[in-house]
Amino acid sequence: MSFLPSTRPIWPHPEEEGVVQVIDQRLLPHKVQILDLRTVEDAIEAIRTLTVRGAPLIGASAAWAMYLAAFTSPGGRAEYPWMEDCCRRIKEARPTAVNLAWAADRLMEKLVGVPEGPERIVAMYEEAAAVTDEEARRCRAIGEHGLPLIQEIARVKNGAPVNILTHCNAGWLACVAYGTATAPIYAAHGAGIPVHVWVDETRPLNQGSRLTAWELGEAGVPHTVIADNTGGHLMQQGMVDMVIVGTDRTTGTGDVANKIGTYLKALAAKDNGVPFYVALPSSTIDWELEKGSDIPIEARSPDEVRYVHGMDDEGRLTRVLVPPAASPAMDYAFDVTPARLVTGLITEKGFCAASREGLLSLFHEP
Ligand SMILES: CSC[C@@H](O)[C@@H](O)C(=O)COP(=O)(O)O
Repeated sequence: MSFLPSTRPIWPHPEEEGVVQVIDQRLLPHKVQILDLRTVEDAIEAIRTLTVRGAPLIGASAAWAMYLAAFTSPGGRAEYPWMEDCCRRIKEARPTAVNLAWAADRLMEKLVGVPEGPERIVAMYEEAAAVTDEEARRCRAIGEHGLPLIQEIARVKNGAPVNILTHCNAGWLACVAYGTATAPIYAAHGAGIPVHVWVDETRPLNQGSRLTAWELGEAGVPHTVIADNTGGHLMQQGMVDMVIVGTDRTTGTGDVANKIGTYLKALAAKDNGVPFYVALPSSTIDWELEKGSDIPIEARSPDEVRYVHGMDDEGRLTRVLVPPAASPAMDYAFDVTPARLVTGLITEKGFCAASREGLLSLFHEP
């Protein structure tokens, strides 16, 4: 995977303590802009506005937000009441990706036994760096475990490209490094297997056409951007060999919440006998939930549906209103795909069935 960018979407400022830097994903692919986060509010705002997004990166951002909480705490003491309040506010930034609470709680637990003061700031820094590095390693392992699934199809196709459909952006921008859904794709491409990716544009915020297409293009992976409703037709025509998507929360029973529209792709895949895989790090598993219908689904501003953002011919970032100004709109950000529609889960520990038994064959329930 040597062709992948060494840049990560989040990192501590190399020269200034108490500053975390992120790539502003709202402006990609038209503009690469780096933002400095200095306070917990900065970090919460970055998560809320999708400046940083994607489940594993939301978790890493929550971890760095806890470091900023400690650094900016009164007297630099990182006392419990202050840290607890910051942790609660960070966890409220977005509801669906479980990584947010997982990471914030992990850093809160790290405070136990560390004396108030500078040592707590150091502890928060080290734990945030650990969360970030671990997600990168998990994604790399997901790539290794997903590679055989692509290799098997490539063998049958005898040199013809393997057509993989993906939805939203579950690439390195969303995951610190490699991505979840894209990790097996990068691994296959790196191994010389011909792959071609159908990239769902992923309305309303176009994480597919803006971010996944940009990532794949930078890595030299052949791809084609398609309108969200095209996948079913392509599957009927035999033009999709497999679907790989990410997930923001996976129940202990294997139901998966992912970007709105994922469920429809899973239904179309089932109807056409196309394997539908979900790639995830263990930080995305919510062992406490039995049913996907219990996953909180984020509702965002209707303006995200009403306006389309892009770059005009003069290179200016702009937005245009599409529906009649008076028409109401609704913006659910995620949907749930039941485990019965999922061919299997690709995790950092290996491949398994989308079920409690499957997950327990790889992981211990915490
Ligand atoms: C990166 S793993 C899967 C998901 O986080 C991804 O597919 C997704 O739905 C991201 O949604 P977003 O609203 O952009 O945070």
